[in-house]
Amino acid sequence: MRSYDLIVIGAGAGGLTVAKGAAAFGATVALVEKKSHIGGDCLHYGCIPSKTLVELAKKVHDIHANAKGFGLEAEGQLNLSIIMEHVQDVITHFHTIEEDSNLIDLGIDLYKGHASFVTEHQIEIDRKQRINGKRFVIATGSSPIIPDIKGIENTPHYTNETIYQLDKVPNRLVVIGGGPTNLELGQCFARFGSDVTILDEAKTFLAQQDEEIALALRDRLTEEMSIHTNSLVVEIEELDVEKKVKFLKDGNLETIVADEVLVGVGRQANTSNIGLNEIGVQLDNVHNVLVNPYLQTSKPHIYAIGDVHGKFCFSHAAGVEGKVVVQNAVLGLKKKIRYDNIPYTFYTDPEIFHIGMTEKEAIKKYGKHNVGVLNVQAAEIDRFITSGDEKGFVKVIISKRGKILGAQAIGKHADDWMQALVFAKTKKYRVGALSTVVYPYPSNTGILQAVGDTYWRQKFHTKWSKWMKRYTQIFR
Ligand SMILES: Cc1cc2nc3c(=O)[nH]c(=O)nc-3n(C[C@H](O)[C@H](O)[C@H](O)COP(=O)(O)OP(=O)(O)OC[C@H]3O[C@@H](n4cnc5c(N)ncnc54)[C@H](O)[C@@H]3O)c2cc1C
Ligand SMILES: NC(=O)c1ccc[n+]([C@@H]2O[C@H](COP(=O)([O-])OP(=O)(O)OC[C@H]3O[C@@H](n4cnc5c(N)ncnc54)[C@H](O)[C@@H]3O)[C@@H](O)[C@H]2O)c1
Repeated sequence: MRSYDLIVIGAGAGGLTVAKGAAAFGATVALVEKKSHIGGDCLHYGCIPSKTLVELAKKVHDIHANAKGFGLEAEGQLNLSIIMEHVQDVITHFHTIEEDSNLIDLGIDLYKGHASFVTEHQIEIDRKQRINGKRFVIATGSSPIIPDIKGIENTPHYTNETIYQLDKVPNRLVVIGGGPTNLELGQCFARFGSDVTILDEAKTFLAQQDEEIALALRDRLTEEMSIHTNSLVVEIEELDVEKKVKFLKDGNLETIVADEVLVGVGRQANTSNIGLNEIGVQLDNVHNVLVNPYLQTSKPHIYAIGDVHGKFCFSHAAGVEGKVVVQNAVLGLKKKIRYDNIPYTFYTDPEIFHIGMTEKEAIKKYGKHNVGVLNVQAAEIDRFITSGDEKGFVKVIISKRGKILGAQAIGKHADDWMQALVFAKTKKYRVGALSTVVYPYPSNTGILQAVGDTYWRQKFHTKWSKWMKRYTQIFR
């Protein structure tokens, strides 16, 4: 029976990073993937297809939104099959880069089949083959939750995994769940021509986000689709080809008719049927793997990364966690994972960007008097005006001494123009440093220069104004 220094279960964003990193340091590595393809959710049902669809939907939207203004006519029926073929082409493109043979070339033994633990140091693949490992990484990801709604099992519906099978734009699309998955996908279909209604049971729209950002996004998205919060779907029923969706809105029963239904109410960690209970790896009350800051499970030689522990469900977070685990499990270091410098973006149009603490979280932790907020509107920045994207803003949350505690932004391509702040925060530069670098003119990133300038201006006008005046007078 083969024995390895490290056995990685799941060849997605997290698992691939660990396997490659560990092999590069000379460890003997087995990577086990149950699907015929490697790449995980991000490549097949998550980031890649959804961001491709987002970009295609933007193009369609821009044609419709702008044609008339230039005296042009945009006519014809959108062919969804062409769009979906393009999405598949992009997935295939990444497949050719991330081939099985590349892993084998790196010295990784790739096993295809469902892995489950037999003992603390042994796994079984498809109940046929067994391999032993000194250490393990569980990187099995997550799956869409199918909510317990009356009639759902008998009513055809789509999830983020199956939506790409649609070949016709539905006239009416009801979307259950108003998280990032469905906001991105829902907006795409609105742009392809569907009448989209989003139903979310939560009272607050995107409750984890900064209130002003969430409100601004909701206002913008409402221009393209209907969004109902506090709306609990209680029944779905198929009548001929239509679907009747019944929901309780503010306590009243309402009904909406749809041609298609998209469900996206959150993620369930892939922790069942892999023998975790049997070997004593502890899960929390929603079946996520419990990990410590070193990403060790309750069995210290077994690590878990990515969606399977549910702490920070993003591809790049799974990647960073993978690097931490390589250092701990392969090099024997004691590295802790930190999430406060990991940004993320929801790729709606406009995008929203997030890093670190929100204003509310910072005030809760440090008290109102110890927290400052620097606000800059996109409308103050020349480039946003020239491109007609001035409806956006940035909020940077700082300590009294200018330490960057967090930042949130809304605006077109926020993901790109906020990167200088990610660097500054990660490298522990204070917010004033943002105005000490030169940005090309006119760039959207200039908004961060304005953040830095605002900080200094406030300092000169309040705290230091008396001293500055005196200095300037003496110097004259
Ligand atoms: C619609 C959508 C859009 C998203 N967009 C973004 C985005 O834009 N940016 C971003 O950063 N994140 C995005 N995410 C989140 C991102 O996809 C996940 O956080 C990321 O894929 C998690 O990586 P992972 O390695 O934990 O799991 P995965 O990438 O899902 O990999 C898990 C792998 O384990 C395999 N596996 C499971 N069980 C077993 C077993 N028993 N034996 C062997 N193999 C097994 C699976 O087949 C899979 O290949 C999105 C998610 C969704 C749903
Ligand atoms: N751009 C990105 O990086 C991106 C995009 C999509 C997803 N993701 C990742 O995937 C994770 C999951 O996102 P998601 O949107 O699938 O889930 P989510 O948990 O973020 O949102 C689910 C939403 O569904 C609602 N809901 C739950 N049960 C419901 C019910 N029965 N009826 C109506 N509404 C219900 C919840 O109130 C919530 O608003 C995210 O947290 C993020 O980490 C990232």
